[in-house]
Amino acid sequence: MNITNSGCTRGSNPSSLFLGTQRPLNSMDPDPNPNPTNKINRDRVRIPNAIHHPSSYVASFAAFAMITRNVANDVLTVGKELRTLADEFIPREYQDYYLHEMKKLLVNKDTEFAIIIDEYPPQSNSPDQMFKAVETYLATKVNEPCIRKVNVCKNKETLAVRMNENEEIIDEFEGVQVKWRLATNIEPQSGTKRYELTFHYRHRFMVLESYLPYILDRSDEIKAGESGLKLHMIDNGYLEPKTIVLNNPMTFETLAIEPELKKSIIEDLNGFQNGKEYYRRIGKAWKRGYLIYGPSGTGKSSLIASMANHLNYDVYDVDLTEVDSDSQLKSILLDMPGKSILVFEDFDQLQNPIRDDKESRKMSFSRLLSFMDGIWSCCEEERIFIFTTKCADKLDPEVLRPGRVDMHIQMSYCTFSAFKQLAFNYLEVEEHKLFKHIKELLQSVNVTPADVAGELMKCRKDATMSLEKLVAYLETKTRL
Ligand SMILES: Nc1ncnc2c1ncn2[C@@H]1O[C@H](COP(=O)(O)OP(=O)(O)OP(=O)(O)O)[C@@H](O)[C@H]1O
Repeated sequence: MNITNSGCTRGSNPSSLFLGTQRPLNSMDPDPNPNPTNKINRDRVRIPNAIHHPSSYVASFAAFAMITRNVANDVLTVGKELRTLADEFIPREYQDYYLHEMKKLLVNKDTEFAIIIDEYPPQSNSPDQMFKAVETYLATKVNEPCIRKVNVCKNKETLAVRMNENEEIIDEFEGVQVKWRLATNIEPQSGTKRYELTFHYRHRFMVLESYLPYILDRSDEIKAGESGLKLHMIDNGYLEPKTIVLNNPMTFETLAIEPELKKSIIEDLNGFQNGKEYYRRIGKAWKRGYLIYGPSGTGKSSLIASMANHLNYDVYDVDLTEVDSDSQLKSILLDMPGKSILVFEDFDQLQNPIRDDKESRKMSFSRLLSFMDGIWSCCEEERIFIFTTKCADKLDPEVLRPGRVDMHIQMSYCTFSAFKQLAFNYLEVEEHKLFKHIKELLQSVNVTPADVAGELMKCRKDATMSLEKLVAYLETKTRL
């Protein structure tokens, strides 16, 4: 069965009902090879994807569902409404053909429906809202680690876990089974992605009216951090009751650092997380401190996000310049729940507070640590604290002694293995003829992973061109 979309434009809202086709669009010839003996017929409806706001989407689904319901009501009589619909959308010369095929579709109880959701709506450069919602929703359904891939370059706002092409996921909603398949789109934007949702035709109302709106709501919930991590801020010296979701999709899988360093950090975190009994036995508070140091752009914040995602802990960002008194700090520390990461960024700024009347009330770093030493035992358990700095050499070693700060992590300029991870993240390439030259260049210049990531993002659809740009950038650096 083929229904074409030619003539399906109506006023200023041409996409309120857009019937797709398995044959090229605008081809209005009747199917030369109809196959009436096929048990399963498949029909495809393209979701109206020029609409971006979720609520408009729901409205659009509702409108679409109403039209579909009207069509279905007419199955028995094949009457007025179907004819009206055809009058409105289909050029006169093709109406009989359309009505004939529509009738066949609606009475055939074995018909399968496929709804197509494209990554990019026609003539648009912004990803489709529904597509993003589906991606977020399906991420929670993909359990196999081997098909999990986190794409950091595409969209930093969401945890974009992708299925492999042609992979299928069966989902169940209100007792109805539906099937999702990821395909590559050939139109409207070649090479972009599309999801195909297939289900039995008798479930079309449930899918349009309940299942798809449910996915929109569900993806909002997922993004709002129902199970996600939160970033808590300190305002005026007190913990803000409101939190923002930590939408940093960085994980150890995508973090570009030396593999041995990565391994040792993960082992340390796992040891801490599973160490409840151990800490109890030795009579110490269940806490661990990390110092992360390195130049700007080497990935200190990315490492913190990876740690938070790995442990599934919320992050508390503590700006000590906002803390004016010991009692304020005490209440902040006591208010923070267990399973949390406290981050003191650029803490070296606190080393030598300026001694005027106002500043002298601010916390100095060593005072902070002594203060924390005394308060830990009354705090919630299972907490990590992280100090970051761009220059660790200025710090007093006494302040950073083991027991206070257990692990020192140096974030370095981009090495070749870090580059390979970035090339995989951003371009999905594991090997390339330019890699050898890039390796040599990286040995002679200091560039941060952030610099390399910035270059790789410039031309992400063409790996060779992107790597050539990186080579040119590195060569310029070597001449400086
Ligand atoms: N090691 C890394 N692995 C993967 N991506 C990285 C890495 N380092 C930097 N990036 C990329 O560069 C961006 C900036 O890095 P990030 O903010 O983590 O660096 P930073 O060391 O915390 O910088 P600053 O000291 O200025 O806060 C990140 O969002 C990420 O996209």
